[in-house]
Order: sequence, then C-alpha cells, then structure tokens
Amino acid sequence: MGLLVDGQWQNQWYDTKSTGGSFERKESSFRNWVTTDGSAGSSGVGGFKAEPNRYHLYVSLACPWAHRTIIYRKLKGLEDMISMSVVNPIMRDEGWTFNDGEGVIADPIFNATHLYDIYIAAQADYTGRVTVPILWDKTTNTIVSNESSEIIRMFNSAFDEVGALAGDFSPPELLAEIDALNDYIYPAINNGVYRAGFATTQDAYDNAVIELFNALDVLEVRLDNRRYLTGSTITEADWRLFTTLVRFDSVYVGHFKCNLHRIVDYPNLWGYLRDLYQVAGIAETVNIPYTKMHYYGSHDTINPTHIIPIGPEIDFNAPHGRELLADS
Ligand SMILES: N[C@@H](CCC(=O)N[C@@H](CS)C(=O)NCC(=O)O)C(=O)O
Repeated sequence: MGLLVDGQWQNQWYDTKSTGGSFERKESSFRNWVTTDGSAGSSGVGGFKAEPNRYHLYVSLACPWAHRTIIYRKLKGLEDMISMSVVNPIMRDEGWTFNDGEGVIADPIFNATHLYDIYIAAQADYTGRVTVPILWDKTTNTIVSNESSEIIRMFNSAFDEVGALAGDFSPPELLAEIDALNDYIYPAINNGVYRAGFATTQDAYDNAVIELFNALDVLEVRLDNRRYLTGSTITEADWRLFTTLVRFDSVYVGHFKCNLHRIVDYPNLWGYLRDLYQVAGIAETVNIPYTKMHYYGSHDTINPTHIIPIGPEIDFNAPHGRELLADS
C-alpha cells in the first residue's frame, strides 16, 4: 500500500496518527463526467461524450466501490462498449498491479505493470492515492473519473442513446430518497466496515462498529415490509448497499472485526442480499475467493501471516421468498 507524490511511488500505510486512530477516506481526484453530448457534468470539465469503445474501466473484483461500476456495466449492457481490466487481488508494497493471478485481466492500453502507471499517464506529477475504479478515456488519454459514485451515475444514463440497455436506477422521483439513503449508508456501513477494520485505537474501532450495527438494525426493520430500500424497485441505494453486504460474512466479520452479528443472522437483510445476488448477471460480478485473497493477503498490519480462512460456506442461491413483498 502506498501513494504517488509528484509522480513518484512511495510505500506507506494509511496515516491514522493525525486523526486519533480513525481511518478517514480521502476525496477522489478526477471528477469529470461522461455525458450524452460531451458537455461538462456537475463537476470537472467537458469533452467526454458517451461513445462506444471510447472508455476503459480499471477495477479490482475485491473492492466494493469498484464492484458498483462492474454491476452497472453489466446491468446496463455496457460490456461490449466499455472494455475492462482487472488488477491482481494482492495489493502490497507496490500497490495494485497487473501481475498474473486469479481473475487478472491485463491492461490492453499501456500493458502497465502497476496501476499507478495509469495515474502517471494521466498526470505525470500526480500526488495522491492510487485507487480503483478508474474510468479512462482512450480518445483524450486521460482519467475521466476515479469516483465510483459518479461513474455509476454516468453508466446509469449517459450511454442510453448509444445502445445501453433500458433501466434507470436513480429515477427523478426517487432521487431525494436515494441520496438520503446513500448519505446514511455510506459513512455507517460502506465506509463503516473500513473505519472498524483500519482503526488503530479501541475507541475508534468501538465507535465504528457500534454505528455500523445500529445502521444494520435500522435497515433490518426497514426491509421488513419493503422488498428493496425504497419499495418495490431496485435502485442505486440497493446496489451500493449490496457490495458491502455480499462481502460482509466472508471478510468484514473476521478480517475487519465487525463481528457483533453476521448478515445471515438478520432474516430480512439476508433474504434481501440473496434477492439482489440472484438478479440476472449479478452472480458473475461477485468473486468471493478473489475478494478474500485481497483483504486477508494485502493488509500486513491486520493479518501479517496472510493466511486466508477457509470459510464460511454461504449459499447465495438459496430461495429468498421476498417476491411476496413485491407490491408493497
Ligand atoms: N472514493 C473512491 C474510493 C475507492 C477506493 O478507496 N478504492 C480502494 C480499494 S477498495 C483502493 O483502491 N485503495 C487503494 C489505496 O487507498 O491506496 C471511490 O468510491 O471510487
């Protein structure tokens, strides 16, 4: 794990000293938007028109933020028009690499060895973390965005006029509710598991875990009479929650010490997780062995032996019965 400083790679672990043992995720650096006509989006500069075969996505199959973009690429039928590379699951001193291994799809553009090469290609003096996902523009040779929440909003609609599949996961009438759910779920749950796992003081860990499980309890009640978070249709809020829930019992319970309960202990959350997993195409976006290799194999400070636990056994394909809530 490390970062680039003026385009030079430096190997260092997250600094939690300056924040009293708490892990604070840094803002993403590239914030441009692909739009139907190439006009500027809500941040960044214009010039990124939605066109088939123009963009390339760099991901890790382990990363819950990158997973969002893989799901949207799949559900919106963008696989033939947006190419994709997958980094090696292990991320240690050199950061993410394209070394051969489980799930790896090499970089067809630069044949890069390291993911940081892509950041340097976009900006030779880049300073910052080297994260997935990255949306790369093959026409202007730069990074459009490295912010997953914005990449999925682009994938949701920008390519509709050039052949994407129908489907709007953030329709205008639900947008305020989706944004409110995201604002609640991101700090407490999506990033909450990381705040627990990367904490370096007992207090920081305790606070993160308590907030995490309080939020899961709230959602368990919410899903009692709603099939999905906003009701009877799947929205962006569901996909953003899904990528954390699907990793929870295999990784976050053990590796990040989020062990008050497992997702299989919550009847509604567990049924809901299976329901989303069983949506056509989604199972293909989930790779639990790769995901376990990443977390248990990469974080030296948390798991210095790199031993990967064998379990748990989880049957995401078991019937969930939640279609009975469809009209609520
Ligand atoms: N805000 C970013 C966060 C992405 C992120 O933190 N990705 C992690 C993997 S799960 C990463 O690449 N970390 C490498 C690092 O921090 O050095 C997004 O949502 O796109």
